[in-house]
Amino acid sequence: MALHSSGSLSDGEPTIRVQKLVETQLSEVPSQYIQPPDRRPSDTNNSTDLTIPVIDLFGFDPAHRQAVRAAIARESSEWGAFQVINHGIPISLLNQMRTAGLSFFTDCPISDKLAYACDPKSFASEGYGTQMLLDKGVDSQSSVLDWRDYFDHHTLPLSRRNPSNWPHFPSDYRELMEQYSDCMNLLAQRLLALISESIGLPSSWMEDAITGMGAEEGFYQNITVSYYPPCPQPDLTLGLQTHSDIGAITLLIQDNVGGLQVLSGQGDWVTVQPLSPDAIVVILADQTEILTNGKCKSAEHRVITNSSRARLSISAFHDPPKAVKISPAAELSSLTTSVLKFSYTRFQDQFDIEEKNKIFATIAQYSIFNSRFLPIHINMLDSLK
Ligand SMILES: O=C(O)CCC(=O)C(=O)O
Ligand SMILES: [Fe+2]
Repeated sequence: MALHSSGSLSDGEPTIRVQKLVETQLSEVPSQYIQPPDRRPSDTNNSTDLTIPVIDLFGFDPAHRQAVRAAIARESSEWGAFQVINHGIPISLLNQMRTAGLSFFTDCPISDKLAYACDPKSFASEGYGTQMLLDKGVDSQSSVLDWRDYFDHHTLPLSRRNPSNWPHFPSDYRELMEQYSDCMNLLAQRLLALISESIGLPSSWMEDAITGMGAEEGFYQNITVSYYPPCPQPDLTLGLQTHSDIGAITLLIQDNVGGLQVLSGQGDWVTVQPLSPDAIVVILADQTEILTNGKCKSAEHRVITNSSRARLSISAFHDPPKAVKISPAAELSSLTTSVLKFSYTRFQDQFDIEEKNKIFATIAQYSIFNSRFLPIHINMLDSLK
């Protein structure tokens, strides 16, 4: 069941934006946004003592490379998520992106925003939306809605990039997004080189494996600007439900509100503290866990809401092109165990929602049904360990 634009329940897709709902000054959230008890922030373990690690990249200075590699190796296996500083991306660009993203949500009339509405029926459609594709076949518990609106941009490869699909407001939005996309792409490449080295593989190994050796295309990159309006009942809701990212590596910036949480190895939810305006959050994703045969962890994360302040984040997802076959580095089987933990998957198949039952039956050992796009999270990686 989903919210209709009228706000009533229907079998249609949720088209009402959370920001619009909040404007009605509601004191209780509609039932579709209420999480089942075991998923509510108030009923899960929250740790106030832990923080996710911060890694100084020293501007990729070769003199510090060995120490940086060691830190990356440790935190990739322990957390699968960390913040980086001194990463080489100008802080002015990060600030301009936050300002432009926020301006679209707060200064643009709803009618202008709706001109960019994504198609809720089409998978990973570009544009302004509120709920990434809902699977009608799942149980009602799983179809709880996120307290979030977003704008998703198809940014790379260049053949997918069409800035005229992006907001025209503020006036520098499109140009900034192109610049930001290129900078994030470069940072993803540089981080993957460090990750490769940190597990004893040649620098280019991860990037080659993700993009398909020699492929001209490079990463599939999507950039999502997420806007989480204040919520009257933060204990009952989630801005974004628990999930791991489906691709290889996610680079994220946030404002100073806070709300992103990462699940620790001990099962506690740990808030990613807004550190400084130039910190970038690195979240390792499912394909990286597979490629490294489990040496790097795909971090489970979620977003909690609060009652007083809207929150903005910008995620740059770097995924394999659809036809690339992902399998663990053979070299790693001797380094870790005598057997590989995972066999292979083709990234393309994970997108084939209609066919998911067939996929689960035919892709040996590993498949994922990921809540970045779907409302429930079944992390097959966990069940295979
Ligand atoms: O808003 C955030 O901090 C997290 C966003 C996220 O996890 C996602 O879009 O996959
Ligand atoms: Fe995510």
